[in-house]
Amino acid sequence: MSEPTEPTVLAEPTVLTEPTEPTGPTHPRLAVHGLHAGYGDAGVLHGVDLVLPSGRIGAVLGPNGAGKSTTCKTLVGLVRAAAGTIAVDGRDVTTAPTWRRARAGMFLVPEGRGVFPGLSVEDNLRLMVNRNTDIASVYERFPALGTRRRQHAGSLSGGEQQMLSLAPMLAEPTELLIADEPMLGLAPRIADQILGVFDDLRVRGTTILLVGESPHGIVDIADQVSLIHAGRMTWSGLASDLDRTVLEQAYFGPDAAGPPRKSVF
Ligand SMILES: Nc1ncnc2c1ncn2[C@@H]1O[C@H](COP(=O)(O)OP(=O)(O)OP(=O)(O)O)[C@@H](O)[C@H]1O
Repeated sequence: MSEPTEPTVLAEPTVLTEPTEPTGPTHPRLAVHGLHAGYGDAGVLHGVDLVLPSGRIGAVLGPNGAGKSTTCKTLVGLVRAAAGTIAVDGRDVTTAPTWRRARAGMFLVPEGRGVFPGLSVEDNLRLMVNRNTDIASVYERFPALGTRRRQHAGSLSGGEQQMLSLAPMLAEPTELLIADEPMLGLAPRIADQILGVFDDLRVRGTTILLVGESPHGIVDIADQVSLIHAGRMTWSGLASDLDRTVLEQAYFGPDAAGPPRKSVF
């Protein structure tokens, strides 16, 4: 993809409101305001805002180097927030250690799946899931993992590794799943299976943040979308309001209507 130019700010980030049911939760599951973070002196996030109500699937989309992975890592505490706030169900976790955020219900599937490549599928599962969890139920859901239980995780296909990385969620769903590039490199059939898992998890009460460069698949199941560029949200709104022009301008800048180029859409 060509180097993106500075994007037009297409709209003020919309603060998406809580569901209107009177019995709904008081606070959004995830509320991020003015988040700044980076590595050493290099600032990467310059005021990220994101509100994800309980039960929704949200997407954060943006080009290479926009700060998507840094956002994920800052949310779960792997990168320190230099300014701004992160709250889960109204509880401020901005400076909380990673284990406390995990206890608050946050679970990150990192880019690259986060499995132990030198360990067998079964050993990965034993490490990842609670010891009372029936691993057979994971194999039932993903038969491909069952037939490869003695194989090194590193020898699995990308899709099988993604299934393995989602196994703990399926066994014991947490309140908030953050998945960084979950669809990257997946064949269409496997991608559909993984999207099905996200749908299931939503039904089981998990709020989900899907982060990726390509909107393929992700926007089909997302309720809301935020577009990130150079460490800032340039557009946020309902997925149904996202059209091709908005996407192209967010990725390629105001001259998006120029000559044909390699497209991520
Ligand atoms: N550990 C690190 N140390 C220093 N700079 C980093 C580090 N990780 C990422 N960066 C820089 O931070 C910026 C944002 O990177 P980040 O990985 O968050 O982007 P991204 O949107 O996830 O892009 P990609 O899809 O390419 O991973 C980039 O300029 C990157 O080079």
